[in-house]
Amino acid sequence: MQTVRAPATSANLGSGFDVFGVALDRPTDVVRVEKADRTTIEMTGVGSQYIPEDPEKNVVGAVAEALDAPAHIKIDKGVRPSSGLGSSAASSAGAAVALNALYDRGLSREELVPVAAEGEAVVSGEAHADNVAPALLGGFTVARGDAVTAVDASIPLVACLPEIAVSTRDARGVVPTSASMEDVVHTVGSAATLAVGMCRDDPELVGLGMDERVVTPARAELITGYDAVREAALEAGAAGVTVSGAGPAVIAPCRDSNRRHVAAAMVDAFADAGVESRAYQTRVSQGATLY
Ligand SMILES: Nc1ncnc2c1ncn2[C@@H]1O[C@H](COP(=O)(O)OP(=O)(O)O)[C@@H](O)[C@H]1O
Ligand SMILES: N[C@@H](CCOP(=O)(O)O)C(=O)O
Repeated sequence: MQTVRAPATSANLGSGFDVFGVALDRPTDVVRVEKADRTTIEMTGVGSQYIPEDPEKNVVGAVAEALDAPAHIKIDKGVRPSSGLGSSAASSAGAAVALNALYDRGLSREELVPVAAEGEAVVSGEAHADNVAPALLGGFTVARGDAVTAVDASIPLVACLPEIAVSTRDARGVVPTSASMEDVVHTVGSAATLAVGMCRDDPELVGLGMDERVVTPARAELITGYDAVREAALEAGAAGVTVSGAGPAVIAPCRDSNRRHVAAAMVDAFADAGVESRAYQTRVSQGATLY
């Protein structure tokens, strides 16, 4: 048997749509695998009642198939599905690491990225790697085509998850198909600023570099109370605010000393908009870990 704790992740970070991602130290999924003649799946935990156990429909079924590693797979969900916190990626990455160890496949974390991305294709229709890369490698990751780059980082942030479900597939449907040159230049400037901020462990630069004018405003429309939550987080000392992944979670990097205050402000602003939410006081952290 092998057991892996796999982290939530936040993709895009505003300016890095489909490219940037970070691993978070909470929440996490726990994935346990045992060898079997055919793959079976057992789900428990947050939102598990909404996740199919059929290996054709659960992301870990595709991962087991890609590794030719049939197993009984038990997943205890800590990352709520359709959260914008890489719920499906946490399971995919956790299963990839666990099955690679169980069957002694000897693949590196980098080699497991396309394997875990097969799981993402099951739910979003595309094998995008911006969540599975940080879930496997930890820190801040840049997924560009087949190439993935990672740097360690330790930025404090708040991830506030409202009681709204936004499926990644639906949120991909609202992404504009074109952008002006002015917006492209702005996005490149933000993305570069954010990357420098990650390398320097500087939350102010990371927050500044999240600013983006094409995808984020379209996605924010799907999140009741987003503008008020953004304002409240900035007033409470956040260095920046953006939609986490495809939403509905909203993330805000900040100094350690401000994190509690920012978390309370975001939850209160969602409540004022009539939406219950939960704030995770978290930080950029390591990837999936074998027990
Ligand atoms: N092991 C799994 N963990 C989470 N979601 C899964 C899993 N397998 C299949 N799914 C499906 O994936 C969808 C959630 O994925 P996604 O929309 O990408 O959420 P998130 O934004 O949290 O990553 C749900 O429809 C869920 O039923
Ligand atoms: N780049 C993807 C990321 C989706 O992340 P998730 O956590 O919402 O699954 C997108 O923005 O569609």
